[in-house]
Amino acid sequence: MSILDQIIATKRQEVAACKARTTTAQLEKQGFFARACHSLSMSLVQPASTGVIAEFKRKSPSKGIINDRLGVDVVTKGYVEAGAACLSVLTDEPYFGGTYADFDLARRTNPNTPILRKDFMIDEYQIIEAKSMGADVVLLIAAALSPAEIKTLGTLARSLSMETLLEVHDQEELDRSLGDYISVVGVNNRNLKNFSEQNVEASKVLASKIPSQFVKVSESCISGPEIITELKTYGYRGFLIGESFMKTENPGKALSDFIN
Ligand SMILES: O=P(O)(O)OC[C@@H](O)[C@@H](O)c1c[nH]c2ccccc12
Repeated sequence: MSILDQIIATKRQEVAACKARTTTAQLEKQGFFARACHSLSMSLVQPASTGVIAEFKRKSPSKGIINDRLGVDVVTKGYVEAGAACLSVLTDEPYFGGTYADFDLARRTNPNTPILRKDFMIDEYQIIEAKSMGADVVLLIAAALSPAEIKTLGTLARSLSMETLLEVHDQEELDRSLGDYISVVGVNNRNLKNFSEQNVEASKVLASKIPSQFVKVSESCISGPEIITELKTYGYRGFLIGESFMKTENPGKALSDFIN
């Protein structure tokens, strides 16, 4: 079983437990469900945008603990002050150490910045949950979903005025997953089936295959500012970065050093 298969199996159990605790009717009455969303795609195409989607990530299956010392409020505030175009906050606890409380604190600390709910979305329940948490964007991972599932989840997210970030790693995933329910296309440089890659080759290979109406985001393994400069020449407008910032004592300053 690949790591991704294990994560998805755990996620199915977790979603079943959440459904048993809170109904979607309850979710729709609570939290930020009625809140208007911020647009990731609009934020990325602003001429002055840094394009950086800055992630709060405590640990990962491939790297183990990255940073378990800093709080989500301090880190995300630092990211926004340094010019992040969007925040990404993990809500998967078993594999990435993220929590719903992290997302809530990030939302309350940064009311004016788009936030991506970073999790493995496999069920419509999680889309409704994301909206009630105050998410602006949800992640749809092609490696974990069929085309029909992407359509169902994407259409529901868009009907709730959220945007969708489709994550692909190769051309086959891209070709089978696009649709008008996708807002932004992200190329994950890391292969989620084995967490192997350490470079941004996948983004370079796929750049010209992504139809021009989609804003392009490069995800993972962005280790220095020179990589952003290079990816911009391939047409990328967004850069999803976690570890390079989180491994430092001051992630906001690390972001600032990347873009200045
Ligand atoms: O820490 P990095 O290499 O900068 O990567 C950030 C982000 O792209 C990565 O955390 C990620 C991309 N897709 C995901 C899907 C689930 C969990 C995590 C991810």
